[in-house]
Amino acid sequence: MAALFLRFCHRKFSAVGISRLPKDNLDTYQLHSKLKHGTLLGVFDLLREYSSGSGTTKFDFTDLTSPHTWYPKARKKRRKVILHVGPTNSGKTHNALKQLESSPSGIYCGPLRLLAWEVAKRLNKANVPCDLITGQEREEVDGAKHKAVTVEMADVTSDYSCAVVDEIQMLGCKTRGFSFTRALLGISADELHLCGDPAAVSLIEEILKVTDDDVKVEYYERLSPLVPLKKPLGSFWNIQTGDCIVAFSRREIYRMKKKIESAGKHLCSVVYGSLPPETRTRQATMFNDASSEFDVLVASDAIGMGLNLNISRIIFSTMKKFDGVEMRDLTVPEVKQIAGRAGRYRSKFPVGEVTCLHADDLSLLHSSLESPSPNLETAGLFPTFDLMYMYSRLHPKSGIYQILEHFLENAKLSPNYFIADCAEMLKVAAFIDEMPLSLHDKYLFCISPVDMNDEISSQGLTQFAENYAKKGIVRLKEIFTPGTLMVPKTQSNLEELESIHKVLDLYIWLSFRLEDFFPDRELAASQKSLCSLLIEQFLERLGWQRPTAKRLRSRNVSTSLSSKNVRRYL
Ligand SMILES: Nc1ncnc2c1ncn2[C@@H]1O[C@H](COP(=O)(O)OP(=O)(O)OP(=O)(O)O)[C@@H](O)[C@H]1O
Ligand SMILES: [Mg+2]
Repeated sequence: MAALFLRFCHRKFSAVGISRLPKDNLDTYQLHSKLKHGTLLGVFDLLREYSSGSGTTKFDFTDLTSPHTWYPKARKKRRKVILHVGPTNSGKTHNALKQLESSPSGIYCGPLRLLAWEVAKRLNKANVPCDLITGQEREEVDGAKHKAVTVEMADVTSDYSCAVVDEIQMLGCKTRGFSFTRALLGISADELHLCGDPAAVSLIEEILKVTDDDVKVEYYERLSPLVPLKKPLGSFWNIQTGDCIVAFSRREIYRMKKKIESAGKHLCSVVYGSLPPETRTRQATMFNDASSEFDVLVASDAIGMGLNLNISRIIFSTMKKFDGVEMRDLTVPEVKQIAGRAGRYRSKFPVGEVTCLHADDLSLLHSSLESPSPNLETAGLFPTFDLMYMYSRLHPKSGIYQILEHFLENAKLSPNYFIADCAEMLKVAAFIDEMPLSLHDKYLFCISPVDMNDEISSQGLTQFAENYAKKGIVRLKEIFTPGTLMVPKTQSNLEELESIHKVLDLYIWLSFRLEDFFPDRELAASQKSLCSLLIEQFLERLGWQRPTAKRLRSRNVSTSLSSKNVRRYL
């Protein structure tokens, strides 16, 4: 299937660090339209000012010591900031969402597409029309004054009466933290609700000292108990309905699924990062649905944030994970977040349990659950495109790689911040710098959701960028042949299909930002849906049972998967 991409780029990069790309950033989208409509007056005024005479030497674009001044709209308000902090399953998000629902307008910003979907669904069900906006989706609802978005899409140019930023402790994340900082400083809302771990409180208070916002902290207690067990699971024979076994590689996830299913008592849904998000949702829905026979979940830490699933017991198959560089012990926040998925309040299993597969791991599990998460000391920061653009006007010979490097090496920061890890961005920058593209276009490719460690994904990006640079228009059919997708037969077929899904996702992401030049969004979307249907067929075929009438019924309800559906796409 890799051959679907007709040309290959042979340039290889060694895996640098563990970082993934920062996903997407509305600033660039807005800047693009500002440039298009010639309204970027402030930038040109600044440029004129600083490139005439002594200004150039005085102004330092890499001075990032006052990021709160980047958001004039938010600075015009004295925002009422409410921090909802406490352990997992303590009702933090629920309470913030109640405020959002009852406000005349608002925005929810979450770290995962699944969470944004959950919130949009909840608000629409409560008759509060709510748009869903992620890097790859725009589902607009008539009359909506509310939006549920992934944090990278947080809108810092409109006014809201209420905003919620969920899992705010992620502002300490090396790669995505800067998007949380941007939402924290930049959203212009009368009320800003921040939900997360108490470890973020003192940093947020410190950061907000300069904004003149009114900050209040509300502490929460867990709503239903989470019991750390003294005994390990020991054998897969002891797996029960409602269990979720956690593993950190796709190979291990499928090994566990096979092992559990071959015992003949349970069928497993799977959730892990590189599965298409819609497949993850359907797998989770199937596990949550009491009438489905998929009563056990095998998952990676992709389930570890904010999600409400019907899990009775979390079982860590290991307490170590590979972080891109080395095998390391799980951190205290990771253990708590994952364990916190068991026993959700008002779920089918209101009392949760947590244990490990092996007895050796129990002591780390217990000590992690008893320890507070270490306080966060710094928040991620990344220069806005406007700053890079201004810098590039004064250094027209620099490519985007050099500009990024210059900012990374020379950025001046206040003690509350660190500069985001953009190793992945640099990999893309090195690929595309020689292409005849504008800085803005190069920047877009750099922040696009591409996984440069995945060969098919990086080939897809190269094809898109080359075709865009050479022809100005990128037709999907020129690089992708519809009608050739098949149900995977092997694990490596499955992996390829997951990668093809990522490439189609990337096309859709680009089509939202370069609409006239990536015109085949519909085709990409239908092929993407087909990929996830085929992946789901593969997952179901892995099951040990012949489909019974009951299973077929639940499958049709919860996954809409049928051979008729698949044929329609083919
Ligand atoms: N007052 C309430 N009434 C009804 N249901 C509630 C209430 N508070 C919380 N819940 C439900 O309890 C579950 C856990 O709440 P919530 O998701 O808000 O927890 P959280 O503290 O945000 O957890 P996490 O840290 O894992 O994100 C959700 O299903 C939520 O709908
Ligand atoms: Mg939450």
